[in-house]
Amino acid sequence: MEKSIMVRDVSKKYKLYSSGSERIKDLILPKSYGEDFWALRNVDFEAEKGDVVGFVGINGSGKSTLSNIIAGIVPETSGNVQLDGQASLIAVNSGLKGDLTGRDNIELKCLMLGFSKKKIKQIESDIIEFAELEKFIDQPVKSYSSGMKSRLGFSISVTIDPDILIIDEALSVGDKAFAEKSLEKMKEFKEKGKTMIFVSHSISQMKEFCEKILWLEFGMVRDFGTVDEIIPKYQKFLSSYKKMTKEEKREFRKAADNRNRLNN
Ligand SMILES: Nc1ncnc2c1ncn2[C@@H]1O[C@H](COP(=O)(O)OP(=O)(O)OP(=O)(O)O)[C@@H](O)[C@H]1O
Repeated sequence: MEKSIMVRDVSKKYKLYSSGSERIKDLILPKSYGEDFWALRNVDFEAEKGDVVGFVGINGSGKSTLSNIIAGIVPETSGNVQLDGQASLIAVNSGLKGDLTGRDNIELKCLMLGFSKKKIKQIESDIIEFAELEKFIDQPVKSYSSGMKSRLGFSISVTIDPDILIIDEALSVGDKAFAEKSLEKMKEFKEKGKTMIFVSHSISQMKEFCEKILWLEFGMVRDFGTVDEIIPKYQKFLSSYKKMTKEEKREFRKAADNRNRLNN
């Protein structure tokens, strides 16, 4: 099988600051300020061409960070990512410039991907139509509702026809009719044999759509396998996690953070 996404030993460190002044001191003084926080630790993961992989995990487990790293939007701290082809990320607000109009955002994104002016003119009307933004397309994006921004982002990303499509919770914003239309579009992509990553808290969407699941927990891979194998385990974990008291959840997180500090 042809590999489409290869994530090798990827870690991502953020700095956490207790105040704005600590952040500034860290920038300008030689001494290091703030606390290191590892959003991802030693993540290994591969997708074959045509795989549809769902990322699951409780809040803060690193799903968006990994999606952004694969899409090339956020740099990894260590490790590396290799892709076979062009990836495009769909996320709420991702990559849209608020001061520009919807139409200018379409042009900008397409120019950055190396499309000619002629090609952009050809696909522009498809993007606007799919996004249902006809009247608003020449208004600045900062005046759009979150649903409108998400529709525009989704429409650009699917119309430019990338090899790898990464969808991060984009369907959770906006109305049901658009979410259904988007799911249809994603099914078309799946039929065309594109590689896709799908980040969602909706287990039913995961089951409907994905073949494989990567389960992240506090920045580490807890499990990876087929939907049938991983989803029942994840659901079992979720129901016991939800029953934990606040204190137990804190302890659970603390134990992971300690492992995190020891491992790095
Ligand atoms: N720019 C940043 N600076 C500092 N910490 C960050 C930054 N971005 C993410 N984090 C932290 O990294 C961790 C992983 O975040 P991420 O958004 O990837 O998780 P997630 O699994 O997508 O969460 P959710 O399901 O809530 O969207 C979180 O603890 C988050 O607070």
